[in-house]
Amino acid sequence: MPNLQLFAKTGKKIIGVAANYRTLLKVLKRDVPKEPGIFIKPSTSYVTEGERILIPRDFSVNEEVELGVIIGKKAKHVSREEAMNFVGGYCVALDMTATCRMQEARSTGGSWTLGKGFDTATPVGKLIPTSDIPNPHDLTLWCSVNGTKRQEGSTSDMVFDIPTLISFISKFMTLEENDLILTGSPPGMGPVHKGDIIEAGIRGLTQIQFNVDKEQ
Ligand SMILES: O=C([O-])CC(=O)C(=O)O
Ligand SMILES: [Mg+2]
Repeated sequence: MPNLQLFAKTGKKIIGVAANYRTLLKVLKRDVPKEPGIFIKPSTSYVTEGERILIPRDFSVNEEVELGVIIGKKAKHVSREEAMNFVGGYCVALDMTATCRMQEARSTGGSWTLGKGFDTATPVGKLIPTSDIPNPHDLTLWCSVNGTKRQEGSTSDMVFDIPTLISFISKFMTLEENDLILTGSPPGMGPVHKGDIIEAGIRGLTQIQFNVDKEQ
């Protein structure tokens, strides 16, 4: 088994889940979806601690704090019951999102690819072993920008839990070792700007910090 600590350097896929928190759906005044909304971010969007988030010129970008699930071994047509055996670890992640592109994509039915997939759109922390998280559905995610709290939510608020996500995705796409599933964001996300410091974490477990810069 390759070193899962290097999940962000191995070029595997990143799968995002859209609007997976009941509290977020309430804020957005949207119905609970019937199946998970899945999108892909390229592995070139990874940044690890010590690297900065670089907002592309003319982009407006929001932060979204999320629980990342790192796949431990190849998964295809996995049932809900066996899905947790395919989890290799967890991480705290930011699903950086270019709201300018998303608004356009939503109104025209266009693609989310640039809005979710630009370089530095996936900052991640270190792998957390599964033994450190006996229950991933009872974690508090939080995020602050320049010391002001923006986001806080419990993973118990997810519409589709981790076994459901793994089972659903693996019906259509082979999940491979070191793939990352971003399980969705609690509400409170907002714009970030050059010079901002984003801190985020899983309460009592781990914390990350990223500086924001903007392309000249
Ligand atoms: O940004 C969005 O519209 C969807 C998303 O990734 C989330 O809810 O976490
Ligand atoms: Mg997200």
